[in-house]
Amino acid sequence: MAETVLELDDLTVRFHLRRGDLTAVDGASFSIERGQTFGLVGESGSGKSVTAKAIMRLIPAPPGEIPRGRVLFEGSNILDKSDAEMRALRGRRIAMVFQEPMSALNPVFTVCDQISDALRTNLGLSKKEARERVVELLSLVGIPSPQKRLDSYVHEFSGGMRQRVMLAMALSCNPNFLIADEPTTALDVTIQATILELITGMIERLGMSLLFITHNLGVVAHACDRVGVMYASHIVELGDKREIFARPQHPYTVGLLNSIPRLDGQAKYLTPIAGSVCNMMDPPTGCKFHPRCSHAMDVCRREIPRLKEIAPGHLAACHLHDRGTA
Ligand SMILES: Nc1ncnc2c1ncn2[C@@H]1O[C@H](COP(=O)(O)OP(=O)(O)OP(=O)(O)O)[C@@H](O)[C@H]1O
Ligand code: NI
Repeated sequence: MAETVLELDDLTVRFHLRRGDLTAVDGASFSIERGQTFGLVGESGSGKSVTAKAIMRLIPAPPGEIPRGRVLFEGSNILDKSDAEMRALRGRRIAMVFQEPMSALNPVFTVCDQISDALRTNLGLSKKEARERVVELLSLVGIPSPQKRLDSYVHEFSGGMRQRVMLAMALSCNPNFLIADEPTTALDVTIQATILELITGMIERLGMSLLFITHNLGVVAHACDRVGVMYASHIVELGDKREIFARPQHPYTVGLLNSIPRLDGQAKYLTPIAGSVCNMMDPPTGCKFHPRCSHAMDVCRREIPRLKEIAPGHLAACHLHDRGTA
């Protein structure tokens, strides 16, 4: 039987702001098996990064609060752990590649210093051993002539190379779970593809699990086993990648699929989803997607649809399925 590495159960994250309360993640539940790549997809502001930060226990409180839910990592709830237990887990068991490499890399340290710092504290390596391990890691992530780049500063690297440095740092202490939060948005498409291939290749070789966060469903097409689609703080669809692509069940997923730019060079019209993401400070009643949905019914304005199983392992939160109208 597959072994569950991470299980989110009704995870809810709220921010108490001066302007009012904002629920960034509302009742998210999904799980990731060992060796699996899970793609979390959704437009900007849907709650993807907040989900990732909650897993890493990096939600600032205040203003953040986790009023409900559990984050089970290898069977124990991360939300119950002490700060010391979390420090031992972060980096060593779970690591994260952040959306913005420059926010996680320190400009005043050389690449070798940044990466060896973690190696020396977490794994107790000597300065010399750490340096050797950094060379290994840099070559693992495909940085050419790592010996020569070791004493460079981060600003001397291009965007794509910075991502590789981030990845080397994330992998330095052999975590078995990696979260990659849109490691690709700021980069051009070819670099995106290469980095993603690099990550997934490594995941497979090292037997790790991956939570990959992106707003491009097309990126997920190549890399992920399972996909979760997030819209305005809710997981609206969940299923195996093939199912999601072949038989999308939520109108939002259908919209995302229609707006994927084609990479095969064929001229195709892209159909962006009409309207824009709701204001999270004042979200619509009922299904958060109803103002943009061409199938919206009365019930969609009144009731929040629950995730329910439509086919084995394939879940969607849409009232069309309650009425047997889909
Ligand atoms: N520290 C914070 N304080 C207040 N609000 C926050 C904080 N972090 C996130 N939010 C809010 O939570 C919501 C979800 O944000 P999140 O960063 O998870 O979106 P996302 O899906 O990752 O989007 P993107 O694709 O742009 O990265 C947004 O409305 C955001 O403004
Ligand atoms: Ni984000």
